[in-house]
This record gives sequence, C-alpha cells and structure tokens, in this order.
Amino acid sequence: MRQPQNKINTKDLTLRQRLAALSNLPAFFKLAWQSSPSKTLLSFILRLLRSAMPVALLYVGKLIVDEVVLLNRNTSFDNHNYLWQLVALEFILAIVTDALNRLINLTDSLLGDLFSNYTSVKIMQHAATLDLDQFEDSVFYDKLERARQQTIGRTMLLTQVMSQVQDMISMAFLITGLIAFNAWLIALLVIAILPAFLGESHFNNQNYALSRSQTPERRELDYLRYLGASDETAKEIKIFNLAGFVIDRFETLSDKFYTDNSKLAVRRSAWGSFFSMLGSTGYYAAYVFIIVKTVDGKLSVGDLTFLAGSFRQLRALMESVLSRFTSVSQGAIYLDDFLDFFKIKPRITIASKPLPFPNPIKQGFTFENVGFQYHNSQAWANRYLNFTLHPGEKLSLVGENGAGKTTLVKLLARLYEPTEGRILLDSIDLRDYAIEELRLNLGIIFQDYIRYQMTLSQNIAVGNIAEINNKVLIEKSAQESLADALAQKLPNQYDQWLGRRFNDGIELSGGEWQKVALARAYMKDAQVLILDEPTAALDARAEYEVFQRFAEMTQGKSAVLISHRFSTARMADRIMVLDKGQIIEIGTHEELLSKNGRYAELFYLQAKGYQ
Ligand SMILES: Nc1ncnc2c1ncn2[C@@H]1O[C@H](COP(=O)(O)OP(=O)(O)OP(=O)(O)O)[C@@H](O)[C@H]1O
Repeated sequence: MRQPQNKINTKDLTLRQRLAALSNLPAFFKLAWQSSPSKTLLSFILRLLRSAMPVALLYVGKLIVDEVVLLNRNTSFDNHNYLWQLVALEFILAIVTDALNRLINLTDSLLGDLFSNYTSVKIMQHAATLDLDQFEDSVFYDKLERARQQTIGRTMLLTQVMSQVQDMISMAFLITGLIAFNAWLIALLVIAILPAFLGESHFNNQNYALSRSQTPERRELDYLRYLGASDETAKEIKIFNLAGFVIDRFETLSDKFYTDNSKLAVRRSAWGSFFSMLGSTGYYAAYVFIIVKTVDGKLSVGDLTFLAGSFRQLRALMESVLSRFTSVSQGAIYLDDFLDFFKIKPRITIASKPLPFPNPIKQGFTFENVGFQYHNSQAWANRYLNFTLHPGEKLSLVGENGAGKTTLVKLLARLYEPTEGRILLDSIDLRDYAIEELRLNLGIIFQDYIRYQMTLSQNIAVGNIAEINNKVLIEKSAQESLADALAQKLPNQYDQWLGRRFNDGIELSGGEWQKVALARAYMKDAQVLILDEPTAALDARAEYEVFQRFAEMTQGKSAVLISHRFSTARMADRIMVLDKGQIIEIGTHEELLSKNGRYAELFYLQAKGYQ
C-alpha cells in the first residue's frame, strides 16, 4: 500500500490562488466544446434568454400594480384592456421561464453525460501513452486517481460555471434597474454579503486542502473495501481469517476521516449562520429605506414592489454567485490535477524518424553494459549486462527470486529505459526503431498475465487484437498452447465467458488460465518469443507437451525463457544465470555443468529433489 503523500498546508490556498485557478476554465470549456459543440452553444443561448427573465417579470409586475392602483383611484375609468394585456404578458413570461428552466436542465444533463464520457476516454487514451514506471510512481498514481475520481465533479463544474454566467447576467439587468432608483441600495447589498463570501471562501479552502491531503488514505480505504468484499480476495481472507484485521484498519481510517470532516462541517455551519444573519440585516435595512420613500410619496407602490423584489432577488443571486464562486474556483483548482495529468509526457524516447524494423533479425539483440534502477530504489535491479541474443537462439534465464530476470525482459521490450548502457538490435540502438514495431515483433507472456473477464476467444485474441475476428488463428493458437482441449470442455466453447464476474462466466484452474495466456504468444508471427515462467502452474505432462510444441513453433525464431524448473531451462541453446541483477554464468547446459558453478549446484539440488 502506498504511503500518504502530497500533504497540503491548509493555509496554502489564498484568494489569489483561487482566482488564478480560474485560468483553467478556458481549457475546460474547450473540452466541453469538443465533447459537443451544438449542446454547449444551445446551453449558452438558453441561459442568456433565461437571465433576462427575472427583471422582465418584476418590471411587468410593477406595471400591473401601478395600473391597479390607478384604476382603484379613478373608478370612472373603466377601460381595463391595458391591465389584462399586462397580466397576459406576465403569464407568458412565467410559462417561458418555466420552459427555459426545463430545457436548460435537459441540455445540461445531456451535455454533462457527453462531457463525462469524453473526458474519461481522454484520460484512458493519455494513460495508454505513458510509461510503465510512471504508473509505478505513487505521486503520478495519486494524480491519475484524482483526475479519474473527479469526473462527476467536472460535470458539475460545467453546470456551475454556466449557471454562474447566467446569474451574473441576471444581476447586471437587476442592478441597472436598482441604480436607476438609488445606487446606495447596491452598496448596502455588497456590505451585507461580503463577509458571507469571505467566510465561504475560507471554509472551501480548508475543505479542499483536507480532501486533497486525504487522497492516499482514500485510496487505501478503497483498497480495504475491495479486500474485505470481493470474489478475488474472499479465499485468502477466510483462510487467514483476515476480516477482523481489514475491518479494524478500515474503521480506524474512516473514523479519522469522519472526525476531520465533521470538525470542519460544524465550524462551517456555525459561521454560515452568523453571516446569513448579517445578510438578512442588510436586506431589511434596504426594505425600510424603500418603504419610507414610498410613504413619503417619492416612489409609487409599483416601484416599491419592483425595488423590494429586485433587492430580494439580487441578494439571493449575489449570495449564490458568491458561494458558487468558491465552489467554481475549487473545482477549477481540482482541474489542475486533471490538466496536469495531460501534461505528463512519456519519458521513453520515441524515434522521430524510426528505422525499418529488421525482418529477419540478422545479428540479434546486444546488451552493452546495461544497468537499471527502479526509480524508487537505490539498488540496481540489473547491472553490467553484456550479452547477445542471437537470431534463432533459445536462451533461458535462471536465478533466484529477485535476481533481475523479469526486469531484463522488460528492458528488452522497452517497458523501461536502461539507466546506463544501451541495447542494440542489429548493431543499431533499439531506441532508433519504432516502439510499436518492436512490440509487434515480440510475443511476451509475463508471469502475472491478466485473466481477462471476457470470452475465451477474446482472452486469446488479446495477443494480437487486430485479429480478434480471425477464428481460425485463435483456434490454431489455442491448439499450440493446449488450450483447445479446454475449449472443447466449456459449454460455450470459444464463446464461453471466463471468470466469475460477468454473464455466467466459468472460473478456470491456474494451469488452465496459463494455457489460455500461452495461446496469446502464438497469435502473431513474432520474431522473438519471451515466456516468463510460462509453465509454473502446468502439470508435468502438460509442461512436456507445451515445450515440445514451443520448440516446433519457434524453429528459426529467438526465444527467451524464464523458468525455475531446470528441466525446462536446459531445453534452451544457452542458459544465463543471474544473481543480484548480474550475469554470473552463461553457456550451454553441458558447459555450465562441467564448470561446476552456480548452475551445476542449483541443477543437482533440484535433480536430487526428484530422486
Ligand atoms: N516495480 C518495481 N519497483 C521497484 N523495484 C522493483 C520493481 N519490480 C522489481 N523490483 C525489484 O527489482 C529486483 C529484480 O526483480 P525482478 O522481478 O526482475 O526479479 P526476478 O528475477 O524476475 O524474480 P522472480 O524470480 O521472483 O520473478 C528485485 O529486487 C525487485 O525487488
């Protein structure tokens, strides 16, 4: 489990930073536009129309009141046409307002869905371009996690920013009306609301900092939730009786979360009530001012309703704009993580003018003094590697756990870049070839291959996804890896869903899964095949057969085999013995036995176990 990172000082976030975060909004709107230009435009137009409605309704209301008062005073004047026209107009405005609200909600929710899908796809697309070691870095991982988690937050932000613009335009209309009567009313309004805004902003800062500092723990909570209740973990949790341990850890963490969050929520609520009281005081002061002017005859009764209504609405709008500002700017700060994620570039060198990949390979892969350190480790996982994998050669890698066998293979596949030294292919630096071509020419099955919760046929086709519809090739690959016999036993054969997660899937045994994974290696005509402990879960007969076939299949091709079974390892042309990341012996089985070194020692040790 990764350790807590990215602690943020709660005082770090100032109003200036919030305002600065708003500069993320143009990039954000560009994304909204890309996800649906027509709906973004429609939403904007609808909101523009909607923003004029409050002042229009209030003004028509004022005209109605003034007309009623006039008709009341002059009872002789019995033409009520103008009054009914005004009432009809207000009725139409009310209906249009309601229709606009519904249309805005509809557009927002449709646009929100499109936007959320679009950004999720963008995250996946970008993640696919990044290097393996970037995924293994916890700072990066936290960033990815936050970018992914905030999909819903981002969709809400979109609606909030749009509503913000709408409310601000509504306010501009209302303020114009108020200023026409008395500018002081505006000053009173600002004084009443400013403290509430500053208070909101302060507490939102604290909320953001708290939730950001909790990211690693939240990930741990998710992990514990998965450990405690999932089909994949249930077996070990029961056998080791781990439920109590996992639940205790979950409770400790979630209690801490609750305490931290509730302290902040209580303080926020207390201050919020105080600030809201200030707001009400400001509103009533203005109300008294308008009433006095109306009683003095300086304003009409219609003016009174218009001004009081404008003031009330303006106050509500200003409060929501200000409090929304803090959540908009907070959302905009979260956008930093999202936009930063897209700024992360893969570190692995991409050849600008890649050379054509040799086919056939003539001289092979040469490691020249290659060394590699994992970025989070001082130790060398591989060092001073000097050897050539010749074309058509079968090379076995043996060595104790952690000797650096898998790392060597990952370097060959350019999942990592050597920390020192270089790898050549046909005397040219491997970095000068296109990475996709290299991977196309390598067929690799790792020991921790994925058990895809998909159909058998899809599970095999992942070895060469371009051939997903090539049933003949899929079945041929299955025959090579002995997975065909398994397919015949399954109710739906190649269309059988594997794993228990979906659609009446069937779970396979470890060895059966391994046969399925091995079939992936045969899906393409790769020049080099790499099998990292491919037979560990196979029974003795299956292992023998798999290797018979492997030898036939790989005739003329290079192959690298990683195995702890010496009966497998000795089938190779040469054997490389690794220890603490370095090559300590390399040669044929006979050469190494006669050398009487580490290989001979380990070989006889294992042979003795079988006697
Ligand atoms: N992602 C990683 N981050 C940091 N260190 C790693 C990582 N993967 C492996 N290592 C370290 O690198 C060293 C070599 O590991 P590697 O997986 O290459 O060994 P191996 O010979 O394949 O072992 P095994 O036989 O157990 O599969 C080990 O000390 C291991 O702890």
